[in-house]
Amino acid sequence: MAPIPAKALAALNAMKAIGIPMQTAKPVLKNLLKVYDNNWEYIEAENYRVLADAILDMQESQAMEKQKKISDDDISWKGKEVVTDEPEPLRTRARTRKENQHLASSQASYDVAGEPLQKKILDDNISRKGKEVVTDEPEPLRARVRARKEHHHLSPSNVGFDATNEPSLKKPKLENDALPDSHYEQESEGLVYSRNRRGKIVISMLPQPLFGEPAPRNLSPQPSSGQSVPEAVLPQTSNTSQKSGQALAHMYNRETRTLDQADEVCPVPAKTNKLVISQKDKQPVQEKIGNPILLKKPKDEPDTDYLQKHDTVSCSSDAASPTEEQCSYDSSISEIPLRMISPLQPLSTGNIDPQSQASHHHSMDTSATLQQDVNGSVGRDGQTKNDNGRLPVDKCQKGTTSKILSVQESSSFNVDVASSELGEVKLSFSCSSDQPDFHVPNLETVFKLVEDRCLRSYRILQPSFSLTNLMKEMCQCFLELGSDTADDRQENVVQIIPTLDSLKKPIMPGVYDVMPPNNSLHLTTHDDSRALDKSDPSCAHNIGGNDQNGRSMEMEKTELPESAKSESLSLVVVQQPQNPLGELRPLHDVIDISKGEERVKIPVINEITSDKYPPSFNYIPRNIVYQNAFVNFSLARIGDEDCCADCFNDCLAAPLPCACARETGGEFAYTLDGLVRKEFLDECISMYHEPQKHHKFHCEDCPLERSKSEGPPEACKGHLLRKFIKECWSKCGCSMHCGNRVVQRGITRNLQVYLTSKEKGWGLRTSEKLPRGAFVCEYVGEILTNTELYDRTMQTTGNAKHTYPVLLDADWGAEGSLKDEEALCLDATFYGNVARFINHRCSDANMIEIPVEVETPDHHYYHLAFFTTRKVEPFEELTWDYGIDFDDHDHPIKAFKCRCGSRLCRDIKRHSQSQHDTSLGLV
Ligand SMILES: C[S@@+](CC[C@H](N)C(=O)[O-])C[C@H]1O[C@@H](n2cnc3c(N)ncnc32)[C@H](O)[C@@H]1O
Repeated sequence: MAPIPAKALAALNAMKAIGIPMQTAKPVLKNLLKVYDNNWEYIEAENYRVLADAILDMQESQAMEKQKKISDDDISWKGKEVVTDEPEPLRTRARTRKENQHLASSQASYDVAGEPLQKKILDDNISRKGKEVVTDEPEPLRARVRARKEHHHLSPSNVGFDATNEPSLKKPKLENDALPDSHYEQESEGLVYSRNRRGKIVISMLPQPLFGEPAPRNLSPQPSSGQSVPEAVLPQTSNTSQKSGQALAHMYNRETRTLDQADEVCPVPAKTNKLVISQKDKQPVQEKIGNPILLKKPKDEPDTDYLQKHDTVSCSSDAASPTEEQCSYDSSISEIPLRMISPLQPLSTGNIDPQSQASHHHSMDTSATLQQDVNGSVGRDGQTKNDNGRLPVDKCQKGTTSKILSVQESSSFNVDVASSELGEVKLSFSCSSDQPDFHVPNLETVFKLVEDRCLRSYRILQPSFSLTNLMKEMCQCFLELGSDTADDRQENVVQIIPTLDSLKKPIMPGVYDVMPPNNSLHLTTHDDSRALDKSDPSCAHNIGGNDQNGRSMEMEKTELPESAKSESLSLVVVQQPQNPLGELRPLHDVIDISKGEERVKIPVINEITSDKYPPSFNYIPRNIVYQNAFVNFSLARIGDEDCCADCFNDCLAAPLPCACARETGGEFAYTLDGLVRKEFLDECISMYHEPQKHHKFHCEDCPLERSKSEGPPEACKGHLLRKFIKECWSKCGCSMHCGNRVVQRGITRNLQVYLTSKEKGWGLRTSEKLPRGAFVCEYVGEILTNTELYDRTMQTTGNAKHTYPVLLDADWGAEGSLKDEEALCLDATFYGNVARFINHRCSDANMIEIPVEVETPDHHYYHLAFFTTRKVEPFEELTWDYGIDFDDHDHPIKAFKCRCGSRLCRDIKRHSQSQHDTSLGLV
């Protein structure tokens, strides 16, 4: 067997790392290589995102196909069908493509020989397949290619795939398949999913206790006066889905049990807005009953005795005209009703007029569903819509008030919320399809698809992400917010971070909720969704400690029951903090400190203590001018000699280096693998190790010295003239995937901010193996003039600790005398990225900072990018040499006592001196 090429192996390994077996990934990779003409750039981009997408698409299609097959087999009554080979999602995508074709086709793609690539591929396919325009490429891949192409056409500035060289493939011939209608109800972890003939889908969600047993109030709603509600006896079981459904289970059980017995289909009165399909009879009953909403298929529950005795719904077996009159409903034992309002009603929360409640009490009990489908075609029987096409706000059962809320997201998707004051809440999603051939997919498959999409589209990178948990979270948030008093909500609450169960599971153990100093942390539990406060001794304990600045702080954490911890959800509610400059200090998201600003999530890991967290700052992925710094990004300033306007696609793949390689001696600084070339890196490293060998220049009028306003400026202490990397930019003709664009694509490696064990505070580490010369991140912060930095430092001396600011002085020597606004530095103290956590290591740090020119041809402003100086193992700390002169006591930023641990530590002298002084009693 031929060995797998290294690139292919890397791709397969990357897939393996996210749980995709090699044998699954291999054929897809092969296909992709074919589609992309063996251009690895696309495949490797974004950690093989295209490949992962294609595999997921393939799996999705297979699952759909399987489901469709099951459906087909299941429906014994189906008539003649026109079935295509192509699975449903593909057909749907093809339709979308058809609609968007003008976009895709408006982009000409050419191969190296200048032949339109799109045409070439099509021709190839046509010749292979005869007249029919069909490609060998699996549909999902083509869809993905097109989607990317369209995306880029619409937003060319996006970092993504090159729109100019991707094959755009003609859409396959579409066929309508006329699947018979089917009615399914599925349940998964408290979610009920159903669909009617016209494609209306209803997903109902039972609020799910997230940890421990549900609160008693949810288990057995108390009867309001005049009511006699038998107490529901529900089984105590460890099954999550059973537990989670208990809040409303009595209602469902009651109804479904009856319907089981009746073995019929009928509309169910107002409380559930559902219609039940008989388990035994899978007749297409909706043919007979119009357009009802379906109720989940009942599950046998152990508490059947109770339900059998107390069921109050009975349905006529004649489903020909399923009006509420055909069902009798015993109002005398009805539970507290849930209100379901029309999705078209405005988003509101309110109490129902008691008079209206009283007067409509009876009709409420016997009324039919309140839910309206998205087309307004289903309403409460006998009820007319108001002028807006909305269902009138309905009345509530006497003695109860119900909160009602509805969110209309779009014309085809609705979220309905029904709640009673007893804390029962029902959230339903409904959506409609106008596809005549719509069939009901398996709920598990739907979840899988959504999860896959979330993983792909929303930068949720945890493969353990689960939609069910997301929905649980939604329920929980609803309950949390619904339980807060208005005052609670407004008082000093700056941010609420729901930490999803699944996302909370750290990549490494020890991810803690992180928050800034002097704020209160409240963790709430599902069964008591109050934000727990300090004054409640039953639920809080002090885990206070000292913050970074030595100030004492307190946090209150809820003691969660052991059983609850694994499934707990936490909301972190904090007081709005202020930094020394009076600016807002946001809370960190421990799942991703970048708050989604980077292409990868960067978690915060604390494996050491529970009372420390990184100092608060505003995460920014790119530098921002603070005030006076002169940073001029303009196309007009880039001469033709400073860009490669004639280049195409990937400059590194071109036979000759383009103009952009001139800065680095006619050879690009990067290799085809995106690493800094060895010779270039060696030279940069040697500059740091042996600065005396390299040119150091001394300004006549040093902006740094000048910025120190006190006294006459001192003589320049010298600046190292450093080597620059120049990347291609907007004025260049190449694509965003050009190998000479590395830093501008941002962080792609998996990094973690973590608490170091060596008294250096927080640090940065990689969670993956890094090769030598790999780009890690750039130092991002506020762009300040040196005067601004000096002033800032003076203002905050003694109080706030600055991170170590960096001078952008790499080319000062070539610039002559610099004006104040041209002599710049970066300060990441208040605004910065992960680089602000990189600790110093003397001399043998595993990263080096290299100046990178991207947007500006002059070198007043540039990017400072960190590259590895050697291979770095997973979970090794990433360090760089700040270049500190530990003997320079005049430096505006006081040097710290170095604990880098390097045998080359430049602070060792000082250490030994201080030890010596101590032993002599001098200090
Ligand atoms: C850019 S910050 C690095 C992140 C910092 N450790 C934190 O917790 O935010 C620089 C500060 O980290 C600390 N630090 C960095 N390297 C260190 C070292 N080798 N030894 C001791 N402290 C260090 C010093 O307090 C320094 O002022």
